[in-house]
Amino acid sequence: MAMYSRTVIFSCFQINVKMMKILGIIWCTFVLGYTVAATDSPDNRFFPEDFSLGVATAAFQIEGAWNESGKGEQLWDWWMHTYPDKTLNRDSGDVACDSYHKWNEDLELLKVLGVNHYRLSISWSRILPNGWANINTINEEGVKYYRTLLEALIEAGITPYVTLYHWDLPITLHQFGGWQNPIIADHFAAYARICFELFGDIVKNWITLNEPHSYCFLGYGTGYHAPGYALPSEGVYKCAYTSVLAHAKAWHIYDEEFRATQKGRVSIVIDSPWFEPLTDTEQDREAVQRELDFFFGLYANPIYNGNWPEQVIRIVDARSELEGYSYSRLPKFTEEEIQYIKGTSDFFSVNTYSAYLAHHQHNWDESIDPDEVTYYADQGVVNSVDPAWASDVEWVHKVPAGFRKLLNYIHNTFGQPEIVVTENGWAQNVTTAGTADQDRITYLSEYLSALLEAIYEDGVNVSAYTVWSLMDNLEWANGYQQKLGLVEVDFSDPERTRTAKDSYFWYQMVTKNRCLYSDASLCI
Ligand SMILES: CCCCCCCCCCCCC/C=C/[C@@H](O)[C@@H](N)CO[C@@H]1O[C@H](CO)[C@H](O)[C@H](O)[C@H]1O
Repeated sequence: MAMYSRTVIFSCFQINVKMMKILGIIWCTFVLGYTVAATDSPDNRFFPEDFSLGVATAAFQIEGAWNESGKGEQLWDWWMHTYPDKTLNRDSGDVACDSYHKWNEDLELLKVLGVNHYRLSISWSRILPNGWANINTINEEGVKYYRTLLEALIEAGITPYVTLYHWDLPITLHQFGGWQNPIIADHFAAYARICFELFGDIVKNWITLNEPHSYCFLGYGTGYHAPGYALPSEGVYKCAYTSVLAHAKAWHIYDEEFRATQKGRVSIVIDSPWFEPLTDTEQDREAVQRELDFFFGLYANPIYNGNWPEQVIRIVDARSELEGYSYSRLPKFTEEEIQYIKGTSDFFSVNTYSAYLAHHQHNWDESIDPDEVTYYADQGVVNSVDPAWASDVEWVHKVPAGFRKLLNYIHNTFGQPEIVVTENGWAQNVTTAGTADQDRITYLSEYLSALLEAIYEDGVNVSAYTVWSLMDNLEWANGYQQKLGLVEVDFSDPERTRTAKDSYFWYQMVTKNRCLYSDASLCI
């Protein structure tokens, strides 16, 4: 039955969406009975009535059309064209899922999936081809593309969550030093204002930046991502400083110029795994807190509590002095900036996929190794994973209990905010991926169970959950070699044919039943 449903799915899209829904229901009845039995006792409670279930994508990862319709070049276009060997299989985003041309097919997928919201991003250089808001004209074709898509989503009853920056910095701004240069914060704020003006009448949920930890650490710390800068001693901190400031400026613009009329809200996506102590010792428990502060707190603390986490300041200042620096490697916010940044988020957006074990690094607090002047060495933590945690790619391990702990940590550390899970999902290696993706169903089911426990047992205010991703797409430096979609995309096919996976039908059942059981009468 599952095979039959999948084979016919895309011709059905063109003809009869209702028929698709019926096929999905048949699939759920005959296949999910088995599926649910195969997962580990999912929570049988209904999601709260106004809880929102969605899926996410990002512009560069799906759109393609990299130089069409007036779009300017951005950082990742340049990176993949200039250093093709830095990406697995020398893949690029030139075509990706071709969603720039096939957006209406994606919309049908969303409608049939039955999601409440869709998280997408706007490509900065599609709106402002040269990045600069003050000397550049707006690219009307780019505006039309997003306007059409956003209006169609609203028309379909799907709430858009719009990210303004998902790592695709206009190349002109990269040439100014990118996120190393605090002036980028002003450029971002100007771009954000334009987007609020252009789309704020229909977009009510804005995300300023996606995962500053990822693009700061990978782009300016290790150099594994664009722009490839290995500046581990200061690059991450400078990038974090500019990013937090950029977010705050955009939030204030919205707050002062748009909130009263548009009545929307603005947040920033912060990503973090959960960390478990390797051993039950005080040293390893402290290592966990240090890693959370350096990973998560670096971005969340200035926005929710004011300033960098206290121990980040203390450690980096002290180590910089011992290392012979005449200044601290950690840029400082002025008192005025601390007050300006604090409180600039209307809800807490978090991306999380995995957990790691944390172990105190031997001698970290007693010795300084001049060859190890890095953001990582500042933390003094050695990470590992529990071999019992299921995994198909090195960075994702199935640890649903860690997800529940992370939600509780946010609740307790950042003032019990409303939490929107803006990304969560299961990554498969291309060699093991396919449309029969029971592993993904198991992962999602267990993570959603953990989320329900956080809501009902722990009293955490989680209002939405978002699967990454609607469909397989360009996974940054991993090219098309890692698959996270509910829908498979054939990247060897010029048509980029989309085929629903088993997980797509499973999630369709969840959005319909609003619980994790195919037989909703079992839910309470
Ligand atoms: C064997 C020992 C292993 C030890 C490893 C230790 C590493 C510890 C440090 C943790 C690093 C975690 C990195 C995770 C980052 C993710 O939050 C991030 N990559 C997710 O980004 C989103 O990913 C999506 C799927 O890949 C998608 O690409 C999206 O655009 C991103 O926002």
